[in-house]
Amino acid sequence: MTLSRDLATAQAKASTLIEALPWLARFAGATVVVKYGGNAMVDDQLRRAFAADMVFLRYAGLRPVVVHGGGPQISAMLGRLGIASEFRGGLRVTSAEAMDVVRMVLVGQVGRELVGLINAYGPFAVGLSGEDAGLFTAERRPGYVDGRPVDVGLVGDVASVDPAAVTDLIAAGRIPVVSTVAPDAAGVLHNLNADTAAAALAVALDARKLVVLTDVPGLYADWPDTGSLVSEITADRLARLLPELESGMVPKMEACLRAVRGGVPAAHVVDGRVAHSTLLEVFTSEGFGTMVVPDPEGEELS
Ligand SMILES: Nc1ncnc2c1ncn2[C@@H]1O[C@H](COP(=O)(O)OP(=O)(O)O)[C@@H](O)[C@H]1O
Ligand SMILES: CC(=O)N[C@@H](CCC(=O)OP(=O)(O)O)C(=O)O
Repeated sequence: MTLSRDLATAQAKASTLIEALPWLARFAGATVVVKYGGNAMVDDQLRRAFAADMVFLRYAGLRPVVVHGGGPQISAMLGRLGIASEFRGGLRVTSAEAMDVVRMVLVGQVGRELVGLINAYGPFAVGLSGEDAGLFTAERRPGYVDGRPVDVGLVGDVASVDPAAVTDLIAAGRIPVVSTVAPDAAGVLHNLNADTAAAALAVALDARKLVVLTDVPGLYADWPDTGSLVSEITADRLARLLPELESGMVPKMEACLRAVRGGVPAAHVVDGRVAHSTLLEVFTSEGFGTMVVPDPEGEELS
């Protein structure tokens, strides 16, 4: 009795492993950019599971690149320091004083912690920011509220990407962990939305996938109606939906659109509150979260 139950358990484990086989074959050697949102980092267990997933991808022969956020962590630090902070059109209004805190929290705190969690498995992760080796240059961008541009201070869009520092690390078998602050052409540091930066990097790296981890199961066409979860959407349809979206979903879905229009075969928004969500997305056949794909005449679907 015990023996057959053990056997059944062993066979279930084997079939879980074997289910991953076609995906392992398909993604061997593929660069996957994973954007880890600050809202999906709230729990210690989840952060550890995320780090394990990145190392798993690496051992499975993929090339994971982490781009992390940290919005809630920045807000908490600004609050502790008594610096006012607000969002407009999904972007943080960033004064020079707030910019110091954004850099300190993203580069010095959130990035360092992720590097440490990944390196618990071996010497894989190396942290860098948009300032390192000209990875990103920024250009000032406005926020959009009700279709009208509003000043959000030292907030940047990605003006250019030089991915050499990242490709060097990948070639050395490392896992780059990217914090999204970057200088403009004059050297003035800007705050990049992490979704925006992840998309630009995915395009520059010719990545096979962009996976965006957040704190909802995916994109809701009619937020907050939970019956309106979108499992797959084409770039054109998403472009038409964008003006109706609000808050954090705007930069996130703009980023997915930018990635697929820039040649990335698929961009996924998945629930980072589910442990091992990246592995589930990459290695199983179940639809997980929202997948943005090119328009039908576009490139091959992932
Ligand atoms: N249409 C929508 N579908 C899903 N989430 C939405 C939508 N509109 C607004 N949201 C909000 O966007 C949030 C995710 O964005 P954000 O808070 O910036 O997350 P992250 O830190 O992961 O980047 C969700 O928690 C949800 O409250
Ligand atoms: C311009 C802008 O809004 N920058 C973001 C950067 C961090 C980020 O994007 O973090 P999440 O992915 O956790 O939202 C901010 O200051 O919060």
